[in-house]
Amino acid sequence: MIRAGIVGGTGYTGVELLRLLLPHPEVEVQVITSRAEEGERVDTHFPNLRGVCDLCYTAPDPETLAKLDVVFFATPHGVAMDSAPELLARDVRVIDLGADFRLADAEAFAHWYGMAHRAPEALRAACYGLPEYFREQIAQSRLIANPGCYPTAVILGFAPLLEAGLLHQDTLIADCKSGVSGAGRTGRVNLIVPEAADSVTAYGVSGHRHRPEIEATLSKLSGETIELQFTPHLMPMIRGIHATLYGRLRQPLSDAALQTLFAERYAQEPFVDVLPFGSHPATRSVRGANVCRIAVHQPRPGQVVVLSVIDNLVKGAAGQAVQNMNRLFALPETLGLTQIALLP
Ligand SMILES: NC(=O)C1=CN([C@@H]2O[C@H](COP(=O)(O)OP(=O)(O)OC[C@H]3O[C@@H](n4cnc5c(N)ncnc54)[C@H](OP(=O)(O)O)[C@@H]3O)[C@@H](O)[C@H]2O)C=CC1
Ligand SMILES: CC(=O)N[C@@H](CCC(=O)OP(=O)(O)O)C(=O)O
Repeated sequence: MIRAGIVGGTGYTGVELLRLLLPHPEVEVQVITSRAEEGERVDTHFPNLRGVCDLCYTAPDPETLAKLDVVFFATPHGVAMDSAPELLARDVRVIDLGADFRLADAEAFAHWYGMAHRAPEALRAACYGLPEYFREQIAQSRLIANPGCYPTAVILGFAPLLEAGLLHQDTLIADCKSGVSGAGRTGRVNLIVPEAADSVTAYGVSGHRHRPEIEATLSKLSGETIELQFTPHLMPMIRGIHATLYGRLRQPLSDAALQTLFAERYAQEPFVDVLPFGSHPATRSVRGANVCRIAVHQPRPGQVVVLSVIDNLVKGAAGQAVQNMNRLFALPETLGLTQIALLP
């Protein structure tokens, strides 16, 4: 059995990790941390886990974590970078759900996250954990930078077109909507029901920290410098990300050829579902499931619109982290991840 630990076990992604890892046939969760809830039973805080989880929260302790096979960091940025080097040195694999290892460039990290990177060597050794594009590298790595939720939806939607060099790279727009669980469990006024319900707001229009992550990954995949306008919106829903992606074709392409491009690129991918051409995927269709559903449109010749939906807590965070763990330990990638989305 893989001995697993979760640092940051009172946040939404930490609890989502528990939901996925407790029934996983090859994993035993041995440690779950919270500084605020040290000593408390997990299931008194999260009653959905009653009867399946008898763990208590402990304070993060390097010695205890070093005895595990894998540690997931479901913590704010700036936490994993302080522990990862020692854990790696002691042969523990690390999967960071936060942003510490996503931007390969330490200066870019400092610019977007407002702090110096304190583990630049580990940063260089990290692998961006988007299995659909970096599957082989993930298997060889010991430190995984789990992608951001918006980047997962945007990259999976744009990449087939950009890998094939089909889009003018200066015409790209990602218009995205997220449920409020994307902002975590720490209370903020804009997230309380009277503020967030029955209202939609854009934010980060002039620069959101996910933009450099998306641009760097798409540039790597396309071999060109990709710049895009990324506009996130906060939606009055709990889970889900909906990305509407716009680009202009460099050369005429039929609807059928566009559909074939996506269908063939993802034909072998268990967690990417390409819908019939012109479909309209709903976030509801992926709620609770580790899946990205994608649909392609060409409203007028040369204008491509891709719709991409994920559950931010599953394919956008905990599910993708478990998919990465399966790769790290040479397990079937789908193990423990076959949940069907909740409807309604
Ligand atoms: N919510 C989402 O949809 C997504 C989130 N992410 C990322 O995943 C990470 C976790 O997100 P989320 O679950 O929403 O976060 P939350 O804010 O809901 O939870 C954060 C957790 O981290 C713990 N924590 C905070 N500071 C420290 C510290 N210095 N040392 C140890 N533990 C600490 C907290 O427990 P305590 O303070 O008690 O120790 C808490 O359990 C973040 O980096 C987030 O950006 C990524 C993709 C999607
Ligand atoms: C709705 C909302 O606020 N979403 C968050 C992004 C999700 C997140 O947790 O950021 P990481 O994936 O980088 O860790 C935001 O825009 O900052």
